[in-house]
Amino acid sequence: MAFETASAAATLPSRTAETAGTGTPLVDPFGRAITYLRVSVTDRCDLRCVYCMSEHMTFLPKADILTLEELDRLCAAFVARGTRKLRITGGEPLVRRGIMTLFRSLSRHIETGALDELTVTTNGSQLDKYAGELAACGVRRINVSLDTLDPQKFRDITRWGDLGQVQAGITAAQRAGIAVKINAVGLKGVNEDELGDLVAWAHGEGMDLTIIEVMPLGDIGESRLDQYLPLSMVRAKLAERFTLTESDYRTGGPARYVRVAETGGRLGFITPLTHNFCESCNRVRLTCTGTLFMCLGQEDAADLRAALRASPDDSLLHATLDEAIGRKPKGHDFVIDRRKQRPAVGRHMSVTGG
Ligand SMILES: Nc1nc2c(ncn2[C@@H]2O[C@H](COP(=O)(O)OP(=O)(O)OP(=O)(O)O)[C@@H](O)[C@H]2O)c(=O)[nH]1
Ligand SMILES: C[S@@+](CC[C@H](N)C(=O)[O-])C[C@H]1O[C@@H](n2cnc3c(N)ncnc32)[C@H](O)[C@@H]1O
Ligand code: SF4
Ligand code: SF4
Repeated sequence: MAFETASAAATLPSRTAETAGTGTPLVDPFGRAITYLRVSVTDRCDLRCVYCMSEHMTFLPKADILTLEELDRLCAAFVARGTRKLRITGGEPLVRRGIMTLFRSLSRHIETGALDELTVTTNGSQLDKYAGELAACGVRRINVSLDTLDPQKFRDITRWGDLGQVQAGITAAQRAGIAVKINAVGLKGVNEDELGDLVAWAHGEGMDLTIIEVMPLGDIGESRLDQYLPLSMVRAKLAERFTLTESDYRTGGPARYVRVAETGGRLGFITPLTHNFCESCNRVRLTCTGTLFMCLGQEDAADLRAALRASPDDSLLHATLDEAIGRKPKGHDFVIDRRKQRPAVGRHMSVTGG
């Protein structure tokens, strides 16, 4: 496997290797087992969705980005501690150079049965190119973000995206035998009248659909209140068109699903604001610089890059991980309020990959 070479160290964490718990499951102070790792392999993206980024984004310095080999080693350390689900995200993960080398390497954890799921969340722009390779790496199910079926609206939301390209990517993934779930952010006055049509379309194409409440991460140059659509309202409106019945389908992610009688398909709601799901949290997030965020909605983080680069041995890394998981907070403090000028969390969604 041809990986790039790792480079040098940074400040070391304070704990010593004696506390390292290789093989021990990661359990947070609230008794939640951490079995789901989301890895943002780049904060860069070929789109600029209005709810995610500002048009003129400053990205992380390239010099700070972990090599693919380092990301692979970090993922392996999590797998050794009980991670069963690994999601590659970004920015746009499929624009990172050499990304298939990482997928090919990670697929060993699927082959050995150490991982239940290796998956990706993508905007779909590169999927027609990579669908076959992803399938060959054991990726069985992916999430594609798509908020509208109107090409002009799609361009407006993403600032310059090509809807046809994403649809071609979805088709390529399905042909490769990968199940696709569509993620749509509910946006006030933008796609709120189209969500019923998105349900009908996704289910007609054999895909699940999840609708997401906009979250206040990062300064995007406009008020979140102008975008925010409570999903309780969306659900009530969809219930006028469809018969929705509760479903106990779960993926290990935060969506709660209903079955749509008219289409036979599944519809998920991700409602961090109107119906917080933190109590059952099972996940942490690793960025492309090796920073571990214990919660999407909080700033506290641990520097795994320093521990990684300190030694080829992983004991300091595991000690740092134990310490970090020991600080995992109970939940987020998201508020969407016009009086709040600054978002509760300064980093953009693209840093942690949602
Ligand atoms: N607040 C909050 N939002 C989350 C969390 N995990 C995922 N999301 C949001 O849910 C949306 C969809 O996430 P995905 O990348 O599709 O991942 P997932 O929901 O775990 O996917 P599935 O495996 O299909 O359930 C994104 O906008 C994420 O930001 C979480 O732990 N907390
Ligand atoms: C940050 S993107 C990264 C992966 C990839 N670029 C994509 O768009 O699927 C992951 C998910 O976060 C969602 N997202 C981005 N910003 C958001 C926000 N402020 N609130 C809620 N969801 C958001 C996107 O719609 C997408 O489904
Ligand atoms: S949501 Fe995904 S595709 Fe859109 S700007 Fe953010 S990272 Fe890029
Ligand atoms: S907001 Fe934080 S605690 Fe709540 S589900 Fe997401 S990551 Fe877990």
